[in-house]
Amino acid sequence: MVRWLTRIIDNSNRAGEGANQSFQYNHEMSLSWLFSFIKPQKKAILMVLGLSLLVSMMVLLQPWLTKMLIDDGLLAKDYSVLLQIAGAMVAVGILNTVLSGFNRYCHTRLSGRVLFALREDLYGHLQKLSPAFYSRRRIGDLMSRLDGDVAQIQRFAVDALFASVSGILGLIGALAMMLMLSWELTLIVLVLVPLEILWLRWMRRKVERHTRRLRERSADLSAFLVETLPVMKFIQSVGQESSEARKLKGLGHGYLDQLLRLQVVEFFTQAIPTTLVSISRAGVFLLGGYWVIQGDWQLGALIAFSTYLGMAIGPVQSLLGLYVSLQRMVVSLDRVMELRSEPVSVANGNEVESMPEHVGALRFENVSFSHQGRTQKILDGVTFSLLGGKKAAIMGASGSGKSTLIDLLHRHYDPDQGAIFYNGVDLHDCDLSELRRRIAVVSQDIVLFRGSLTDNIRYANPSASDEQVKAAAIQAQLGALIAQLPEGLDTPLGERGQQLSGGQKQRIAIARALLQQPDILVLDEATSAVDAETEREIIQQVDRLFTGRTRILISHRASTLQEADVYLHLKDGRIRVSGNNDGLACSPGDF
Ligand SMILES: Nc1ncnc2c1ncn2[C@@H]1O[C@H](COP(=O)(O)OP(=O)(O)OP(=O)(O)O)[C@@H](O)[C@H]1O
Repeated sequence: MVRWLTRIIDNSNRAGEGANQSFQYNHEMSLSWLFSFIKPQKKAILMVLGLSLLVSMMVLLQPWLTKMLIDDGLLAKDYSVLLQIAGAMVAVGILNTVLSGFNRYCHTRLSGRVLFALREDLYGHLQKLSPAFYSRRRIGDLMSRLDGDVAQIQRFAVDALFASVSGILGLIGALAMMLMLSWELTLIVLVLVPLEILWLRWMRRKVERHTRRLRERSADLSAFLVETLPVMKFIQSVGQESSEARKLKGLGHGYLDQLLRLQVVEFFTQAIPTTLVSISRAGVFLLGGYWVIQGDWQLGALIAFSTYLGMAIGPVQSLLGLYVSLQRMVVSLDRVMELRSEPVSVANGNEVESMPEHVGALRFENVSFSHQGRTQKILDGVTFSLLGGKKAAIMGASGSGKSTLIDLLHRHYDPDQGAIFYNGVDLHDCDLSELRRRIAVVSQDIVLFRGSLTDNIRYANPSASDEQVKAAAIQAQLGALIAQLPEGLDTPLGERGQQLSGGQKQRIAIARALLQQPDILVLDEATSAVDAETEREIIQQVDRLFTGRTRILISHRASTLQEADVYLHLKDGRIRVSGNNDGLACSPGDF
């Protein structure tokens, strides 16, 4: 199946060479990835296929019953036959309705399972990608791929599978019935199929090109909304509402324009086959009607034949239409595979669990790093050691690389050169989630989610009890805020905590880190938004609670950095170490 589809796609892409295609992936690999989500659903698929077969048989029975009703009941003037056939029609109708309803339910459940499995896999991959990836990509575009493109693939993978199976079943059944009624008329219909295939082969490249552009326009729209809605306050403050409204209007026009173009292309793609069908239907009525007038054929047979013709045309058209939707799916599959193939730059290790807790010793050994797309080295041969349980202050001008150093420690990036050791173990060998549990970072960008204050504090340690959450909140100086909130710790914070002050958000982040009970606590400008008095109290609390554990403070305020054991001065990618020598270790052997 995968090979067969790959051949169809690759043939069509060869025909489409020269088209503006941004990404081309190995389609066999992409389809194998896709089918890995369908394979586990084998039982459900067989069930739906079985039900589709039964429904198709019920549908095929109806015209035959009509033929018998006309020829053996009405025209033969036999009322008892009429009654029996009418009863059979009702029974077949009811059975058909029940089976169709059950089939639709099973189909929706199967479709949903495949859709969510695809999306979860892609989301799981995105969870492993570094901040460098997210700084390059538009969130709206990622959303459009996770949402629209994944749904498009699922629609093809599941719906097309059933459409083709039930189409083939319906077609075979209808053709068999037509052949039984008149092979000459059946031939008239069959002549048209190759013509329709030729037409669709010619149109598919256009469909693919326009679909790709429409998906891109849709991503532009999502990106615009995702970027502007969260910063509406700023847009209002600088009076740019009308300019943003104009941008939205432009994007809307661009989308509609492309949608209409695709509609026109799809209209012509479908219109020619539809016209050919009308011609064949007229031919059948002219010839079949002539036979009925001559007395060579029965009226019921002509009516049944034309009904079966309608039934055969439907599947032919939907099978040919599938060819077009395959092109749409390929566009989405390429867009999704582009994300799925994004390399995970930080590989997982597994050693950290065997190390003793609460040591928190660090060593940077000749570490150099530059951000992707930047030529300048942010860190250039940085070497220093920090004994566990000490308090270090990192100082340096804005942009000197302080946060980057912490990102390397948290393995959001890996050094271009050199190595970082945690308790004597190279970070490459550490289990990532365990490493990040043991090193808590409270950064300048505070992340708050919808949910209560408790939910937010508990985020990094979901198993913490209510008492532990409360204690962490009090230690982070949140007592006054809790007293103000109508439901205390259970008060919902709203979208991204917009109703809170900068200092309150920082204290929630500190409470979250305290609850995590890390070996190393990093406060990266974490108290910049609180007043000097509160900051002093928070730092004192942290020093008290984390006595014996490593603390790293980054701040532009001298008062925050007072009483550190070690001072690390970052300048021009180099580090200068000063301070109390007790905090320094000379080599990994000293840990
Ligand atoms: N994802 C990124 N891609 C490219 N460059 C980056 C990225 N993140 C940071 N930089 C650059 O790296 C340099 C160091 O940034 P970093 O945030 O580490 O500085 P910092 O010392 O923490 O600054 P501040 O005190 O202002 O917070 C800056 O020049 C910044 O522009």
